[in-house]
Order: sequence, then C-alpha cells, then structure tokens
Amino acid sequence: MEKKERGGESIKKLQLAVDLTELKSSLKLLQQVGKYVDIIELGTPLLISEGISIIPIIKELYPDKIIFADLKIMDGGDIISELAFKKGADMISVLAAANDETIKAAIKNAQTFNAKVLVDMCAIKNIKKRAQEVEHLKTDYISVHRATDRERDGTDPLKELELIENIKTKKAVAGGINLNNFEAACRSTADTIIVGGAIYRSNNPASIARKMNKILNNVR
Ligand SMILES: O=C(CO)[C@H](O)[C@H](O)COP(=O)(O)O
Repeated sequence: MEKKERGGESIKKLQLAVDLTELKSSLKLLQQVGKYVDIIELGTPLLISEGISIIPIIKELYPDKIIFADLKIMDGGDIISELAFKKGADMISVLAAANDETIKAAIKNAQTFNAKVLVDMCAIKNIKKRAQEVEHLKTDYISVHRATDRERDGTDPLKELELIENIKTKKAVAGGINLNNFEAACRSTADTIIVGGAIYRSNNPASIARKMNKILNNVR
C-alpha cells in the first residue's frame, strides 16, 4: 500500500500498532502484514521492552512505511522526542494530558527533523475542549484513544471522535478497532485508523490485515 498523498489531499491510512514485547515476534508479525499497512507503530510495550534502538532496524526493513514511535510522552518533550527523531522515527506521540510546553517542544523538534507529532487524547475527560487547545499548538494529528485498560467498559473511540468532528487537524482513532467496526472507522472523520490487537492477537493476522486493507481501499 502506498503512503502517497494525492494532490495534497491525504488518503486515509491504516496504522498497525505492534504492541508485542519482543523484536523477534514483531518482525514475524510485520513479515505477515507489513504490506497491508501504511504506518508501522512501534507500540509502547515494545519500545519499553526493546528500547528505541529498534527504530532504525524497522526503518531499514520497511523504508516505504511511516515509522511511528508510540512514546506517549508526558514530560521531557524536547529530549525524548529528539532521541526518537535522531533514531529515524517519522512520527511520535505525546499525551494531551501533558503541559502545552511539552507538546510544543516535541512539535518544534518534529519541525527540525521533518517529522510529525500525534497528540493522544487517552484519559482526557473533556475531549472537545482539550482538542481545541491542542489544535492551537499546531500538532500534526490528534488521536482519540480508548485506553487498553478500559477495553471492557464499553467506551467507544468512534463516539469520542464525533466530539471533535469540527477539529481541522488530522485525526486518528485507536482502541478496540476490529473487523466489526473497521468500516465505520474508515467512514468516520479519522484520517488514520489504528489497529493493534485485532491483528496481532488473531490466529491469522495476514487475513485480518488484508481484509482491512480492502475495506479501506474501497472507502478511500
Ligand atoms: O496505544 C495503545 C494502547 O495504549 C494501542 O496501541 C492502541 O490503543 C491500539 O489498541 P488495540 O489493540 O485495541 O487495537
């Protein structure tokens, strides 16, 4: 799948969240599904377990993919984002719950390294208000995100997305996206649909990713 942008207009993207804890199993997963996704997310558990040195390893193997480091920065926006960008990350995440100074520092570094920042709304209570504030900071993406630890309480990130439909910044949606709600996610205002467990926990990750790729291409 190409990561091109048509005439400046962005094409909706599928982001695979690799939330495994070992490089070896992550590489095996990527061999199976890499061709079906636009963005490879090095998940927070993977980065904590294996370290940011895996960024250049994955980037070298998948030069045509956008490499997203899900750092979920809460403080130290300058130093942490710089570490990841120097390793070759194309995009990183900063938490919306962080201070504006933290988000601004990461955005400044992203500009220096020609990279991007996604601000993650995970655990934000007033999503609409915080999204408006974050938009003023000129981040590249705002992501609504149902936390993994809330997967059993029925929180729907697609409903949260509706709260920020007027936000002009590109949007991503994450948390519990699977084949049942994938088409709805593609038809939503999200520019990027982030899928983790529905692919990597499947007995047949390639089949799920291929189906999602097909659905996304029909909507694009
Ligand atoms: O960032 C994350 C957790 O903090 C996950 O990568 C993201 O939410 C994807 O979740 P799922 O496995 O439900 O698709």
